[in-house]
Amino acid sequence: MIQVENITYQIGKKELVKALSFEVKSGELLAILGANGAGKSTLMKLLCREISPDFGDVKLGGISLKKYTLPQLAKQRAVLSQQNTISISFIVNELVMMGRYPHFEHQPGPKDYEIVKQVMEETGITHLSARDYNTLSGGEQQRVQFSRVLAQIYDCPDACLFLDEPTNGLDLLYQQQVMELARKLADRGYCVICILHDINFASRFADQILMLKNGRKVAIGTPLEVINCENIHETFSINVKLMACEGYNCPLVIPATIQT
Ligand SMILES: Nc1ncnc2c1ncn2[C@@H]1O[C@H](COP(=O)(O)OP(=O)(O)OP(=O)(O)O)[C@@H](O)[C@H]1O
Repeated sequence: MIQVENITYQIGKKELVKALSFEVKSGELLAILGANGAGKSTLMKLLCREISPDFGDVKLGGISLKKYTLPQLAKQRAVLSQQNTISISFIVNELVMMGRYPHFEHQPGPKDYEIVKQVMEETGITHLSARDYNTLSGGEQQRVQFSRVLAQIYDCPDACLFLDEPTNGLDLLYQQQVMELARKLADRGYCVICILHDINFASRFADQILMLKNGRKVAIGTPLEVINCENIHETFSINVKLMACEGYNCPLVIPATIQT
């Protein structure tokens, strides 16, 4: 479980994240929505301790992030960030094995090899295992990075998984598969926090949605509670139409006119 207690983060006089409080329980998927520059990635960096808040605190399993050593943190949370460029050449299964580095000293053990194999099966990249990472397409690289991150916490089922735009560069089928996998991981007990640009994906897969604007909270709640024309207009400065769709428990969002 992750608890965010009144955090503020500023650079100079600019507040990138302002007075945010919320909680995500184990087994829940939180989607973070907001316009470009709203502060989503900054918030995610605060949640995984890449940076520290100027005010307030973030707790993981009831303990302040500040108290974790780096090896402890590496077993409790894994992060899929947006930039995944690698300058050195790596074979795909070596790269996925990097996710296991926090779990062994010198050489991977049988359990690490087994986890890498299972993760690659689960993410559907087994056929890429012997390929050079740098020769893969952008979408294939994204799925390999997702596998590395999943390998890191595969045997820590109450850990946190942070995904910064995990569907970036993926075709429709793989977007759906990544979101189904994120949902499955939450159902297994992980606490999953995911930055998304697609409101309909957020509604479909998240337990809670946090809508951000200029680092501040516009709304947080279940998709049914927060997905409405007013909140979307405030968050994205765009008018939308909501449409009921059979099989969906939340209306589909369709852009209408751009606010000038
Ligand atoms: N190190 C920094 N110095 C100055 N400004 C920064 C710094 N890091 C981020 N910002 C600014 O903070 C704001 C929030 O950035 P952030 O990357 O968190 O936005 P975001 O919501 O993730 O955007 P996007 O959807 O475009 O990825 C932006 O205006 C950005 O330019």
